[in-house]
Amino acid sequence: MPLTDGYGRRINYLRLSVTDRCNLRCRYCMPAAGVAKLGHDDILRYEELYRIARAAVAIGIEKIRVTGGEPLVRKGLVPFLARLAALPGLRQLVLTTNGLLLPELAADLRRAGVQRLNVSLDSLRSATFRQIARTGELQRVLDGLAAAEAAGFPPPKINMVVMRGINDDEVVDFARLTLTRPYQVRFIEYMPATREENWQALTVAGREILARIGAEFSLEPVAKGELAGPAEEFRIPGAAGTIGVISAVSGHFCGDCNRIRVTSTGLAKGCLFADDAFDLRPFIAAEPAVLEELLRRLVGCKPARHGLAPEQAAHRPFSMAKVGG
Ligand SMILES: Nc1nc2c(ncn2[C@@H]2O[C@H](COP(=O)(O)OP(=O)(O)OP(=O)(O)O)[C@@H](O)[C@H]2O)c(=O)[nH]1
Ligand SMILES: C[S@@+](CC[C@H](N)C(=O)[O-])C[C@H]1O[C@@H](n2cnc3c(N)ncnc32)[C@H](O)[C@@H]1O
Ligand code: SF4
Ligand code: SF4
Repeated sequence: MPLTDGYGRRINYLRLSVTDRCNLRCRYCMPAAGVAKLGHDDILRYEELYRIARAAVAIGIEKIRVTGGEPLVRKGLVPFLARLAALPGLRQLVLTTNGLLLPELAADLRRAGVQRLNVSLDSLRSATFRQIARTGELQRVLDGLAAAEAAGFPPPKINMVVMRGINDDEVVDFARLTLTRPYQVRFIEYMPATREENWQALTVAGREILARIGAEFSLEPVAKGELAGPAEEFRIPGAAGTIGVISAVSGHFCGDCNRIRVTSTGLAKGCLFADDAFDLRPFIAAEPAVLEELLRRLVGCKPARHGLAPEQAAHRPFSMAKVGG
């Protein structure tokens, strides 16, 4: 039976975070000093993450997105992914990464059964890339995209968090990429997860992003896939790729929300911006039915929407790296 929440929304997507660590320090995601490091005992073992994933699939989850922090920095990830890929009933295993380690890992990820990659890339200029990520090399991400293609992955979705005065002048350049590359380039409204001072000045509304691209190119709407995420999709006629807009703050898409989250410490969240979470850890060793029931309850308690509004943010500040984005 399909899994539905209290608002009749079909819930079929789990975002599973395998680590809070990262090899970048993106300014929209964490403070310059990074997030307080958790000890190895705080992070769930792979066997524990597997049990949670299995319970989720047993109650009706069909798509798992592995995320982080940076998922590729966790040792032993590839065999874990291969186990997830083999879960009966799971239709899609996908992963979100900053791309830095794809040159080494893309082929192994593909062999393990990962079906698709989303790669975060906020600038096509080295200096701006550094300004946002605070460390790392743009060229590594570009090499990572090439490695993913060579490994046989379908064209990735490219996630660009648009920030006014920082990289918003690259929106048209990113859209232009889709003319020749089969990527789905997604423009994401900057979300005030950390409640950075004056965050409203950074967020560029999805409407404005589309208007800027629309001043240069015409855009036609594209129908969304069945297990699709939150992006509204378009294509420049004749282009190889497509354009997506994730209006996380303004035209929120919560009415179509299809997901739950579990963090690398075993906290299950019904909403990205929910302050409360269920701690699954004490129940992981119990009968599978116990975890299944807890996850069903989490789905039953999902809020209708986040509490963000253009003029205010009501949540406690958090790092996306700790929750998985
Ligand atoms: N507000 C909000 N933002 C989300 C949610 N899910 C993902 N995002 C944001 O959307 C952006 C892209 O996330 P991805 O990890 O690529 O996942 P996705 O958009 O669900 O991916 P697809 O399933 O491939 O469409 C990130 O900035 C996420 O933080 C959500 O449920 N609510
Ligand atoms: C938390 S990251 C984890 C996966 C991986 N490290 C990466 O960056 O792709 C998941 C997604 O969240 C996005 N994200 C993080 N903080 C954000 C913010 N404040 N607003 C919008 N998107 C954000 C990132 O750009 C990335 O696409
Ligand atoms: S957005 Fe991803 S790559 Fe950037 S700091 Fe957060 S977890 Fe790391
Ligand atoms: S903000 Fe919360 S309710 Fe809205 S789409 Fe994201 S997880 Fe779902």
